[in-house]
Amino acid sequence: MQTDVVRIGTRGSQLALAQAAETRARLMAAHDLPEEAFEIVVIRTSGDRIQDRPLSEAGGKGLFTKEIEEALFDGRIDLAVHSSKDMPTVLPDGLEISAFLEREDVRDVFIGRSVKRIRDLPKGAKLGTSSLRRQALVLRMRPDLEVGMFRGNVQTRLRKLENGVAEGTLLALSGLKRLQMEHVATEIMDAQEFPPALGQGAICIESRIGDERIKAMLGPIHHEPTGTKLACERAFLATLDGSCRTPIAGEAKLDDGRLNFYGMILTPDGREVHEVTGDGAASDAIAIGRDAGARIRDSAGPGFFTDWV
Ligand SMILES: NCc1[nH]cc(CCC(=O)O)c1CC(=O)O
Repeated sequence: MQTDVVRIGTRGSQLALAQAAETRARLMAAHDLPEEAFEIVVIRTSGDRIQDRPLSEAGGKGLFTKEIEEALFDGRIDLAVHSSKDMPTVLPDGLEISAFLEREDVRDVFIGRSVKRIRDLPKGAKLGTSSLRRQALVLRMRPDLEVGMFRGNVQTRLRKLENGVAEGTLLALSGLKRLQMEHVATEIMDAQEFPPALGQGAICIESRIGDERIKAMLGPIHHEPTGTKLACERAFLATLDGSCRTPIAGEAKLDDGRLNFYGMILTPDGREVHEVTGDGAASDAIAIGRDAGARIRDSAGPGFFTDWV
């Protein structure tokens, strides 16, 4: 019987563990299975090990997925739970994203130490983030702020704030909600002014292509509208690929079978901003994302991706 246990691979951060537990709970409910039918296997990734520099410098995407994908290939795990935001647009041959769970709130939040809102920060105040997108968006609003590197899990970051290492930081509301910590947010950022990372708020599940047992398990927990939005967002990203040091933001929304996409690229100082919109039938999600990617590339011009990297 032991061999029937479904092994769920995940990183070991509290957020990752919460996401794995949520996936397990959905699988248990969908298939009327007990907790013992699943085993959560924690895998340490390079992204967890490297704490001293921005991930964009350490090689960017893939740092949170490589070791987990090796475990999928080895058969040590049967499925892997990821934050879609951390997933590269191209997966290794033999693996696929086989399900998306329903997307959480996509917005970012500000956590201020002594003020609640970014606009109330004193001139020149220090803000901690290691996300190039958040850096660019915040400098676009407040060019006077000093943005410094801030890595580590939510608890570490909050401790750094308490110790006065920075006056504030930015995090995904989805992650805080999954940790039942949304009360620490002091300002919820407007998704138009401060667009999220592509894929933010959506948990995805990766598995081996051709593993029919796992595919059948995941079918009932897949959330189709999230899958459609993410297909568009990932197509947009893939079109801009090769530029993982570019701040990129945006979101696909669904409204009655119509898909609306909004995308933005910025220079890291937030001074140059290019925007794009696209819309069409939900069934054309990938084409809408690709087309938006091609148009924003054109409007930014060939120098945009190379001038400041
Ligand atoms: N890079 C870390 C990471 N990957 C996904 C999330 C948020 C959770 C989500 O997107 O659902 C976070 C933390 C954060 O940005 O606050």
